[in-house]
Parts: sequence; structure tokens; C-alpha cells
Amino acid sequence: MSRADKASATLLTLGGGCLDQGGPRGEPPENFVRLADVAPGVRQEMRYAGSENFMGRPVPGYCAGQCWLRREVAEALAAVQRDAESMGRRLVVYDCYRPQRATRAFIAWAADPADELMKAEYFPHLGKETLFDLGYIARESAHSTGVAVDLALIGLDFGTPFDLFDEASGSHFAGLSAEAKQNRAELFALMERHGFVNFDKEWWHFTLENLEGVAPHDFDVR
Ligand SMILES: C[C@@H](N)C(=O)N[C@H](C)C(=O)O
Ligand SMILES: [Zn+2]
Repeated sequence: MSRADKASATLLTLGGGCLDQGGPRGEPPENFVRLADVAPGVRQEMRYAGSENFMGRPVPGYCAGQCWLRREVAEALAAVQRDAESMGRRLVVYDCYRPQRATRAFIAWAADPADELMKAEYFPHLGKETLFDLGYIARESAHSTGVAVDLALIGLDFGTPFDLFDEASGSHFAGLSAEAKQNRAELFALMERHGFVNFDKEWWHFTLENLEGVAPHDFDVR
């Protein structure tokens, strides 16, 4: 593990998103796995387990900075990582399975006009009450079913940072630099080769489609 990985793992396993509630609740279903067990080469920077996110604090349900996914999705990501490595690249994931209680916290946060702590960094041009209706955050997220993942390739410029809720994060935004456009095209081609579909409002958000038995969950990330 590199120094940067160790630092982010240490920070994120402290995840305060459930510590004040007496520890993790619920059990992961049998068809969910830790990405670290299936694709250890993927770097994990699980933003909602810490404070580096649009709420500016750990999000309920994230007791650890661990990426959990449906097994099929984790295995597909492992194949993406192998492919990326053959090109000298490495994936970093920012969000994976998301407990439903985290989404409930997002909804409550958006309804509180007093809490604008992270506006300049994450939604400088939008009122946060619009973020759900504009599609940037889902009220019923595919993340809660374990088939969605937010990610990037380390070290590449994608034109905007992860979770910048802005038209410039739209996958095919016309105002991108040539480099960012090329990097997004590389990421999309890599992910699509392994069955992932990008969400066109967010270059970082991908789902693996057509899995059976897809259902939302609310066990805590640990
Ligand atoms: C909030 C952002 N990272 C994201 O994942 N957005 C999609 C639309 C979602 O919430 O499912
Ligand atoms: Zn996402």
C-alpha cells in the first residue's frame, strides 16, 4: 500500500458516519463483497465516510471507508482494473454501495437552507434544493443496490472534480479542454468494454446493467 493509500485508509476507516450510533447496523447480503477482497489494486477514497464531500461531514451509514458492491459488479471492476493496468493506469473509487439512510441524510441536508458550508466547492452555481430534481443526487439511488460506482483514473484531468454538481460535469459538456475530453473518452471506453453504463450528467457515475434481483439495502458500511 502506498503512503497516500495508507493516509486515506486511516482517515476513512475512522468514518464518523455511525460511530455516534453505537456502531454498524445490519448485515451485508451474501451477494455483496468488499472490493478490496476482489480488486485490491483499486484505490479507495470513500468520500462519504469522511468530511471531504458536499455535506462537509461523514454521512450516516458509512462506518468505514470501505467499498462494498454486488459481487458481479466488483468482479467487473476487477477486470476494468486489469485492463487499466495494462495501459499504465489505476482506478480510484469515490462511492460504491450507499446505505439508504445516507440518501435520507442527503435529502435532509438539501432541505436545510442554513447549511451552505460546501457550496463554493461542490455546487457554486446551483441552489442545493435543486440538486435532486436536476438529477445530481438520486432519491432512490442505484448505489443502494450495489450496482453503481463513482470513480476516476488516478492522475488524469477530467475537467471537473468528483461531485462538482454543475453542467461542466456532464459527460459530454461542450466546453471541455481537449485533454479532459480525451481522458473522459478513455474512461468511458474502458468502463463500457466491461459492461458499465455512464450517467450522462456525471462523468464519474457508472452502473452495471441487467443484473437479476436488484434491490436497495440499508446495512451500514463497515
Ligand atoms: C451524488 C453523486 N455522487 C451520485 O452518485 N449521484 C447519482 C445520481 C446518485 O445519487 O445515484
Ligand atoms: Zn454515483
